[in-house]
Amino acid sequence: MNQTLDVRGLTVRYGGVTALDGVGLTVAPGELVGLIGPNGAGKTTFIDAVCGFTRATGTVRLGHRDLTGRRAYARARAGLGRSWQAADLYADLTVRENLAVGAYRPDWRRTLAEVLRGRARHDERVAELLGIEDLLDRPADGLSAGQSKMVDLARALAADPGVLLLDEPAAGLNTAESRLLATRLRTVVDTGTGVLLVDHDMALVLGVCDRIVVLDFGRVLAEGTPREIQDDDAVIAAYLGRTARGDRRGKGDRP
Ligand SMILES: Nc1ncnc2c1ncn2[C@@H]1O[C@H](COP(=O)(O)OP(=O)(O)OP(=O)(O)O)[C@@H](O)[C@H]1O
Repeated sequence: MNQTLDVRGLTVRYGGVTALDGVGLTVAPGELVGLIGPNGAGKTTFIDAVCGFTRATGTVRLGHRDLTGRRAYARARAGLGRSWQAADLYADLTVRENLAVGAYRPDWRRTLAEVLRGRARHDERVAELLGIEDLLDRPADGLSAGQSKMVDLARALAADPGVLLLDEPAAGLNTAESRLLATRLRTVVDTGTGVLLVDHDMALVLGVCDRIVVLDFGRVLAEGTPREIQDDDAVIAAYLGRTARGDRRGKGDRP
């Protein structure tokens, strides 16, 4: 079921480093929100903290449920879906089996309900949505980078998340693969699933997102439509640079 993600005052400290300092954002059903910023700005830390992989203060709500303080597995079961920077598929399994693993829940009531609802059919619908139905019976080993990323996205969607947080899904993709990813992401969002997209591919983020939040040194530097963000002087100085429009990567990416 699609739900609104509502994060407030998220703060993460690693020893003396404040990786996130009171960051808040929302992702509504059917909304594609970009989260961008220079290397080390806190983007992955934000996803880790929201999903319960990093200790944090602040509040995380999904729909009517308060997930603050809950363990990572409980947040995932509540509907927080995520992908990781490296698309680590199960190489020995087929694409279909990878989706089944993504959807697995160690809860017999839910498993029974899913069987009755037609779990396999659901996975096929997800595969069709992302245009990978022809890959379902192929082993994950041997897929191209672009195909692997799409399967990784499908695996996260197979769990029927209330909202999806994607960490650099375009990393390693060429321009054509990145464009295809943009189209597929739009299709996913149009089904009503809210998506938070972290990526350094500015052509992708500026081209596909409804709204963008910019982080710098663990704080929200700016928030707005892609047009507003491209024209924001503070964002240009910290990240985009003067000639950023259409560039593949943000100028503030530290080498
Ligand atoms: N496990 C950790 N222990 C200590 N410091 C960490 C840890 N993880 C991240 N940091 C620090 O927290 C800050 C934010 O890092 P984070 O990886 O979230 O940034 P990012 O915006 O995702 O960067 P990138 O674009 O390079 O992926 C950085 O200063 C980083 O060095």
